Amino acid sequence: MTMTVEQTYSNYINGAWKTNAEETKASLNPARPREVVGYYTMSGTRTLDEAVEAAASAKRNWRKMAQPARGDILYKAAALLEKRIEEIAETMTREMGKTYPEAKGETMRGAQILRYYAGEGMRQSGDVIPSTDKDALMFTNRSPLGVVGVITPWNFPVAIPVWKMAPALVYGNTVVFKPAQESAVTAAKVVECLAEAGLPDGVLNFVTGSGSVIGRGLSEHPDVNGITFTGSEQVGRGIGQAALGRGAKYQLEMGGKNPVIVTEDADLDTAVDAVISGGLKSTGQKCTATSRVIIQNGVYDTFKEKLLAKVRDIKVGDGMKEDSWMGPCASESQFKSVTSYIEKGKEEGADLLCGGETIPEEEGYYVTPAVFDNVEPEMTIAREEIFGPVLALMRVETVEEAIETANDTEYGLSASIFTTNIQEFLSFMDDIEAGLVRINAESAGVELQAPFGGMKNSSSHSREQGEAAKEFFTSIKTVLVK
Ligand SMILES: NC(=O)C1=CN([C@@H]2O[C@H](COP(=O)(O)OP(=O)(O)OC[C@H]3O[C@@H](n4cnc5c(N)ncnc54)[C@H](OP(=O)(O)O)[C@@H]3O)[C@@H](O)[C@H]2O)C=CC1
Ligand SMILES: O=C(O)CCC(=O)C(=O)O
Repeated sequence: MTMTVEQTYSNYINGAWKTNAEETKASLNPARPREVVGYYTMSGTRTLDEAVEAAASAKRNWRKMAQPARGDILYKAAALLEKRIEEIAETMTREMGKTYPEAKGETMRGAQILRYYAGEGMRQSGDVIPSTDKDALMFTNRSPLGVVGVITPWNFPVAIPVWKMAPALVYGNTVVFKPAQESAVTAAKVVECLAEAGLPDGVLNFVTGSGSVIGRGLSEHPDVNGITFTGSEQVGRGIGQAALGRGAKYQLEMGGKNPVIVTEDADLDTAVDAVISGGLKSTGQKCTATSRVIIQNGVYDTFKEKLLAKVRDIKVGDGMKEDSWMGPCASESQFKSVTSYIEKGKEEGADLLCGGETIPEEEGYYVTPAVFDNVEPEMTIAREEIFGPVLALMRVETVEEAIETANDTEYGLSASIFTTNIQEFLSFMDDIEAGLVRINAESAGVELQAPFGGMKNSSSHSREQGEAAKEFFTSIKTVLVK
């Protein structure tokens, strides 16, 4: 039984769902590409202007509201999201393909993120700092940025928008949210929960449409004071430049080419399970997904055999089916991109040990998990973010060489090592160029209360989530009273 009713979503502006005067587009199920999940609006810049204007008009009153009162609204939104967990998770699975248990887990995580930031409403917002003047009191306080533009991808359609919007809102900003087209219907349901929780008119505005019109328009809009983005590096750079050019604050979370090192001191069974989970859950479509597996020579063949035995058993299918472990790629363009990387891997001389099989596109954008052997550092599949179920195995002699190979990338989001040797763990922690450093744990999966972000080209050197969110979504005022 499906709970997702095929509905048309318009934009949510100034506290109302607009009647649709603009063209709509169907959001399709990647498991059955002819099946429509719902419709969303292809908005134009006039609609965007209306949304930004609503957010700008609402920002003073929202900023003036007591922070705990803003937090209370987020608590209500968490309860509403949780109440609709099954329906929203099903929409997510049908819209972008991840399995239903993963979609449910993500929706639950959305509720937990909302509660975490709701709690922020009651936490301190500044510090008292000793002044050199004995008669003065000096302290910091925080102000919201104003209007924040939120531009999100399709791979975490609930968690990413929520981990950007919840802190933006609780710290007193108003929001214009532009979701990815591939997950616009799921995003609309998240907005419904926030709206129903009682946000005043104009505090949250939702505008769907293409990235090149609405996303770009948001990043260039003179009345948008901050932009937070997750997605591809190329788009992120453009957004960063547009924001910098007009003096707006920005934060970018972009790609990864995340390595996992397996040393001769590793527990191989644990490492195999972590590589499978980190590399192939969500069909490898996570910026933290394991992409390169760098293995010390002494355990290379044993690790490879153990990995292959389990990868060959993975059941690929419609994410709504109970026995599917991995769903399809999220869209036709992801499917085409992943399959072309697999072809490139073969052309450049890597050995495809298993997977990479497809079925006719009209029957679903399925690709079975692919494992490549003998991958060399200069090959395309060792360098570019694939964002699909593809693992590249690379052989090294020493742990030093493993760390050097792991760092041989323009990205630096997440990196893991599997070892029981404390010296290896210490060298890895010190020398690895990554924002998320994981020891005996998979590369993917982030905790909502911890800072998240990468080094090098993975991020704009900022962090989001946890305490770090406050740094982005507020400005510090240093106050001296005498
Ligand atoms: N770091 C991550 O978590 C993610 C990384 N990626 C990487 O990006 C690749 C392509 O995925 P894709 O979905 O196209 O990612 P994009 O970076 O194109 O999309 C992310 C968001 O940005 C919007 N956008 C697109 N163009 C612009 C623009 N010019 N200005 C402002 N916003 C814009 C998109 O809108 P629209 O709805 O039109 O797409 C979407 O909302 C993936 O294969 C993967 O490698 C993708 C998603 C997440
Ligand atoms: O690994 C995770 O849970 C989050 C990954 C992520 O943020 C992303 O893929 O965009």
